[in-house]
Amino acid sequence: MEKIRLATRESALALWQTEHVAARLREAHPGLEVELVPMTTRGDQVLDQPLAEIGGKGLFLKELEVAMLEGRADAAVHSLKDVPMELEGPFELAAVLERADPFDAFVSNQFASLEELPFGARVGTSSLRRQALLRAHRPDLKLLDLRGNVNTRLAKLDAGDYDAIVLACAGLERLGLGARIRERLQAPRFIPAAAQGAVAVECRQGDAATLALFAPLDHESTRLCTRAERAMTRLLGGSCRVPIAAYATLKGDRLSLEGLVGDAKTGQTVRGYASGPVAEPEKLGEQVADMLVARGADALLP
Ligand SMILES: NCc1[nH]cc(CCC(=O)O)c1CC(=O)O
Repeated sequence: MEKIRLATRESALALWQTEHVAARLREAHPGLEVELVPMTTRGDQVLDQPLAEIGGKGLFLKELEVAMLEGRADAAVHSLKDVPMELEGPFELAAVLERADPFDAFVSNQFASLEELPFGARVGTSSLRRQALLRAHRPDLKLLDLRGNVNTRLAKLDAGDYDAIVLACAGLERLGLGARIRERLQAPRFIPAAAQGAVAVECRQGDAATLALFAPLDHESTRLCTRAERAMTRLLGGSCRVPIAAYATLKGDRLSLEGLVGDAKTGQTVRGYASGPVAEPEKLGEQVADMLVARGADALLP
């Protein structure tokens, strides 16, 4: 293959991530021509309705997948967090790149940490997981919706619509906005969404030439951790309708996984933790999912 076309969304973050993949590809295959094919998805256009109601996270993939099926692109670059737990149709993940900071960021112009927020402060996030975790730690906060890309969210904070907002550290850092992070909300207190901070490449299932090109970009430890996180989330019926958090780490030949199911309205949370052999990430995901259900998570699930 002399040339490869990468489908991408048009947001600044998506373009950064795709340029990053392109640079890694050129490095691995000197002489390879890499072209970006930017496109808008329905998920980018519909900003006024809850994502869960207009079709969920798959909305950010559809147009990119159609481009691959029609031969207008060979692969698509995504935040793995936005990729449905079950890829639909004839697609597979060609690579999962090394994960950046997986945690959420507390961003505010006046307050240095979640703890320092005054009683009843206004915090912006539309993520049900972030809402549930914020409620669990600070039941007094006023949680307000906040959609749009990273720069839009920061502009709304700066305009005074919120006292603080919460978004992914990885997105801020990739856009050169790491200085806006006041506090990193780390595990086990604040558990991220499955695969947060990881970039993935999707291609047509069985497309051997494309799979071979991306193989050198795959990061084994990130792939293993995100397999466990995504398996747990999938088994709990994961979608953006329910707050589900999953965070795995790898030490030596053991994978550890922390899971959480919450209620965005009440801040009630159920937690689970287990570790297992590196060879069986899906089994570990299943173990923690079972543990969460045994501890009452099913009452919070649809
Ligand atoms: N939901 C949108 C989204 N998808 C991926 C990221 C950040 C980058 C990443 O997690 O890899 C973001 C923004 C955010 O959650 O603040």
